[in-house]
Amino acid sequence: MFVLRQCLTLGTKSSVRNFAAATNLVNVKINEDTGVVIMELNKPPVNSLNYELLEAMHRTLVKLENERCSGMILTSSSPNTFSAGLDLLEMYKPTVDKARKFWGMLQNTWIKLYSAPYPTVAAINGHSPAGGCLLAMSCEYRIMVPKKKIGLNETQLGIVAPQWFQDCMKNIIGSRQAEKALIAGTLFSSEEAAKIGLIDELATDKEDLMKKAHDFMDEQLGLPPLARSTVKIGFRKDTLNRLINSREVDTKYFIDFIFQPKVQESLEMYLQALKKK
Ligand SMILES: CCCCCCCCCC/C=C/CC(=O)SCCNC(=O)CCNC(=O)[C@H](O)C(C)(C)COP(=O)(O)OP(=O)(O)OC[C@H]1O[C@@H](n2cnc3c(N)ncnc32)[C@H](O)[C@@H]1OP(=O)(O)O
Repeated sequence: MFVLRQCLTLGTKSSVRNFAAATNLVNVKINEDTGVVIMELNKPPVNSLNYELLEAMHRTLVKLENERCSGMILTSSSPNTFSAGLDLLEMYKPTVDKARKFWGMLQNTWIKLYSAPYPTVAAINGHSPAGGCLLAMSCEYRIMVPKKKIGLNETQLGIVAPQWFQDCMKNIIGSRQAEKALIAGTLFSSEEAAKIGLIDELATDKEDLMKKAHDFMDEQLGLPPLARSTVKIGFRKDTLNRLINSREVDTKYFIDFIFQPKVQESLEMYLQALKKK
């Protein structure tokens, strides 16, 4: 039976209340029989990743690991968008302190998600540009509904996908395809993404998406968990360590980059264009 809880707890009823009071940016459903969790991003309209949403995700991921959840399906409550990527307002005219805090939380969240010992599936129920694509790529398996867009489109916006975003893509579709996609800032249709292996499976609709995500999870739950997670971390450790060992440098790149007047101009124009749509 599924029990809906906001911002996860596997603990007592009173701690459920505490977490629910803290945020409703992330809905968490736990299958109490299997220990599989559905984490649903819930920041309308497009799940743009601001500090608060990242913090809610990070807190949930820490809890999942501590409570030894058996698997996690990441999806969103939005009808059209998985995640619109980083919240552009976090990068538009912030203070240095705010930008630093934001970037640190993005790094924390990515490290937790990418290194999660339990199986992770992205059930991509809508568009997934830039940071949204990063979230999906950080899961082990990706299933997507038809006719939506996914990719690292940063170049198109006059910004640059950080090295660890690029590494994630390279690890999935290979160096040549990733280089082409990153230089061009390609947003792939779901169907194109399936062809190049950026996503693993296409679903017909949200119901089929969740069914396929559970099927994948069932397969993974049949494997010895320690062997499974050891192989996973073996594959991911170089990519993880590359960021872990250079977090400060990475943050400095981010800060130096976004405070350039030209970058701020591009962000302003892009934000205006989005509003005018
Ligand atoms: C050595 C060099 C080192 C470099 C160092 C690093 C440099 C910096 C790295 C920065 C990395 C950034 C990664 C990112 O994730 S950037 C974000 C990129 N995201 C996008 O391009 C997506 C933009 N959004 C869309 O394309 C569409 O919104 C959508 C997701 C396709 C959904 O379309 P839909 O029609 O349903 O919705 P609307 O477009 O009408 O949007 C609804 C409202 O939401 C606002 N919105 C949308 N996206 C964002 C966003 N990412 N941030 C903030 N706000 C967003 C939009 O303006 C609408 O607002 P309104 O209702 O007030 O009009």
